[in-house]
Amino acid sequence: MSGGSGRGIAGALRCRIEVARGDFRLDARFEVSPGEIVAVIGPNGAGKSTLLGAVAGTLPLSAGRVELGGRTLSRREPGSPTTLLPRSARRVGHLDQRARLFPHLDAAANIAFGPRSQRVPRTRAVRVAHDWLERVGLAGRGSAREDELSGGQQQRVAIARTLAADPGALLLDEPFAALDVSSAQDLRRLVADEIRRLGVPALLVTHDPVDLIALADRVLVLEGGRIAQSGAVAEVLSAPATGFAAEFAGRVLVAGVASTGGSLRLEGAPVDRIRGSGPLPRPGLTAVASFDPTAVRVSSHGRRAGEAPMPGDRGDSDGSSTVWAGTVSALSASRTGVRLAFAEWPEFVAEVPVSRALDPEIAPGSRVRLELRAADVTFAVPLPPG
Ligand SMILES: Nc1ncnc2c1ncn2[C@@H]1O[C@H](COP(=O)(O)OP(=O)(O)OP(=O)(O)O)[C@@H](O)[C@H]1O
Repeated sequence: MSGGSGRGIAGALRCRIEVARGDFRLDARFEVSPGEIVAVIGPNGAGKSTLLGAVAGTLPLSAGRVELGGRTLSRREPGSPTTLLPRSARRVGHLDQRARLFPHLDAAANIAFGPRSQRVPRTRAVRVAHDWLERVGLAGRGSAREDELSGGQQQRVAIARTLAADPGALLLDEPFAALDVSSAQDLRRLVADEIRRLGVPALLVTHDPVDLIALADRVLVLEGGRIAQSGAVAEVLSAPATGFAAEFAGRVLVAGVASTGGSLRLEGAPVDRIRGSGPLPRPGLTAVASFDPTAVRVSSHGRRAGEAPMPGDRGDSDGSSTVWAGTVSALSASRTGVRLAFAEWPEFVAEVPVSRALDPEIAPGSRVRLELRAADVTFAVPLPPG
């Protein structure tokens, strides 16, 4: 039995989705298990809202199928009748940034709305609403209306209202983005606990790394309407395969070609190859390496640009690290320190603490020794397009 009106229909969400919107094409296949939270991240315009709309059934499929617990919610395939179950039968719950409570109803009536529209008798629906109020930390506030509740409290009611309607799947579209840090933290825990307790599959669109870390089991990286990378959260954040995923994870990404001996061959860089760990494809195939820019060891080279070369200038890569020389071209502020850019390698960035950036030895124009340990570099293989 679920925690809503008691007609739980938990099962896996299986999607094969093609949607055309003007020139834009979304083409994605994925599955979400009962009780699993899968985050969807991607740059603006990547198709995240389109994906949610297609799963919810509010945007028509050009082709494909959305299946929940073995029931087909929508389908459009050659040779098969086009299917779109009515909204009430799809049972897909939705939460976004704004609570959007019914202003003319109090909190309890907002929560009872779903069970009531599923013909649950009034006394039972009221009991369900009060159980949910207690579960979301609002016991005794059932008669409060929207304008008597804080933003965090309204979102608690919205969570209760969505879950009390006994959804078979949940779509979460940045539901914590408008909340203060402490309310967001509480509500993340509440939502995660309820999703796992009820065993509903959930898709979470977010731009916030904390949502991934605190909530999600897996992540899909959506770019240009396609899934560019997918995997466990820790795996994608520690070995991102695309520039967007790397930026999201706070890592620097460099592209190259797989080489022998656990290294990536680079073009247009002051080092021939970079050492690292993780999966590499067959030698000769495209792969990427990423690293935390604070892991780069920046030390004084002791000489100005243009002076005679020394070992390391050309780039040495032994089994445990890659060492080369670079000319600092610019300093810029980051959230946690100061980023250094280099004249010889525009893709590459190192980061040092603010106090370290005061050192004249790393001022723009300085020649510095750079070292990156193989243990701090992870490889990944981007999914081929199409
Ligand atoms: N109403 C529309 N009509 C036609 N094309 C649209 C419409 N809405 C969005 N698109 C196109 O669909 C693509 C995907 O948009 P979508 O809103 O799904 O992206 P998103 O990843 O959710 O972006 P954001 O992070 O900015 O919300 C966009 O490139 C846009 O050009």
